[in-house]
Amino acid sequence: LIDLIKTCVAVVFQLRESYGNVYSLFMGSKPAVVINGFKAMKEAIVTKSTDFAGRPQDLFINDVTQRKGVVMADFGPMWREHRRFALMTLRNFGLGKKSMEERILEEIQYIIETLEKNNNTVSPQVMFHNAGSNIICQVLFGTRYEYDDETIKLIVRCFTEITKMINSPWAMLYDSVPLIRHLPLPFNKAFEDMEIFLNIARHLVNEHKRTRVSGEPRDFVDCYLDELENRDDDSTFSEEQLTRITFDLYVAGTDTNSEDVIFCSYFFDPSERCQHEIDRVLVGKDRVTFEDRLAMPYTQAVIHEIQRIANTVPLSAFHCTTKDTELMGYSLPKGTMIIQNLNSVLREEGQWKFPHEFNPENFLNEQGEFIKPEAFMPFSTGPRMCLGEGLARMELFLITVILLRKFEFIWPEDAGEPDFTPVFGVTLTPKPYTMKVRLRSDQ
Ligand code: HEM
Repeated sequence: LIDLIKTCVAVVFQLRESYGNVYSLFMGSKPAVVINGFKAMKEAIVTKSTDFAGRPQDLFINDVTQRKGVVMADFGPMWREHRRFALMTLRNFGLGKKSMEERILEEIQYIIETLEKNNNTVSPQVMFHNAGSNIICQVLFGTRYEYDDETIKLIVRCFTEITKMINSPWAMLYDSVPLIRHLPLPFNKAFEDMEIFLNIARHLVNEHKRTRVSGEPRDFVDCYLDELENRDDDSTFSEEQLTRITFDLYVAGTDTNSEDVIFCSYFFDPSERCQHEIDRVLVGKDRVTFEDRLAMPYTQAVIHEIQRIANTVPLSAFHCTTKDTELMGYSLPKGTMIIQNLNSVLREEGQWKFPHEFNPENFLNEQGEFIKPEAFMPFSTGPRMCLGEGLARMELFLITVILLRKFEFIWPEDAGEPDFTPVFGVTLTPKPYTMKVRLRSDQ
């Protein structure tokens, strides 16, 4: 399966060499147009933004998500209202007394405890996956789970299996041969897993309904219930939509988390230079804040460069044209499936000083100040751009700085060369690996 997906992604990348920045291909039986390079991406996703802001509605994933939530919802009032609400709520002021930053800092304490306990080796992927999952659970449900909690294990199992199935040949078969959709075939597992997740979410929502105080939200679910109270009956807000949006935010917020990728970078040289910068800026301070990033241009550049190279969501989420439109002189009818090749922009010659190598200088000007080129779009761009960018940025910065300040991460001598071959899913992640960890001697 991984080989099949890997081949598809590789083919999308290579076809650009032969066919240019805009070309079409068939995904199973469905035609799609692939957009490559900054110029074409900007014309489509930014300049003609709403023309390209739909989502395909006739895929396996749409039946699994029932065209609800926000990620796969089509361009229209339901998507627009929920996107606006989620963005507002994820900004600090929407989440009650405890700020987003505090929620992240609390979870980092658990990471530190785990690292101190295991004062030897650690599997960054497992640990950071759990931490990412807990941060989003804190935001959504105001609760965190022990790393071996049965509920969290069940949630993770469900969504891992759903994403696996969405990327499998079974999904392609489901899309191409409608007649088989009611047969008892393996793709039904994704519908069952979705139901299990929704039942957990329904249970948590009911608990919130029992314990909430109207107008004093503790978390995302409370904010949504407040909103529901104030809306008319014909609004797009509903309890069903609440459970769907929690699924979307949970999946989008956990699977894309690239903290683990940061650890790959420790084999590149800059971690020591980051540590010097961090030590200098934080001298005499107990606590790191997100604000401190403004005084850490090099660390910021390293984090951004890791994201550029790691490129965790290489083909974004599929878009769809909302009306007949044009791109770079080609006519595209309404309903055309659109694939954004983000990788082609993140490594495009002419956009980067060092497009093909890992080099934080890509984000530094001659004065050593942090700059963000327009072609930096791992979160995509335009009206459908990732709505968790703020949360992801904060997590990446705080986790990197706090851990680098306290620990050294060492590749075990007996483990051979690190294998950077990425594993393809909806996202790209490095192959599983373990590292040695020890407290920094000078801390
Ligand atoms: C490093 C971490 C992340 C990366 C690289 C990433 C990347 C992306 C990308 C490429 C898209 C598709 C945008 C498009 O279709 O044009 C997306 C969509 C989305 N992401 Fe993220 N994401 C990250 C973290 C998060 C987090 C933490 C959350 C949740 C809080 C989140 C929530 C969403 C949602 C809800 C959408 C759908 C937006 C819409 O359709 O309007 N993401 N993300």
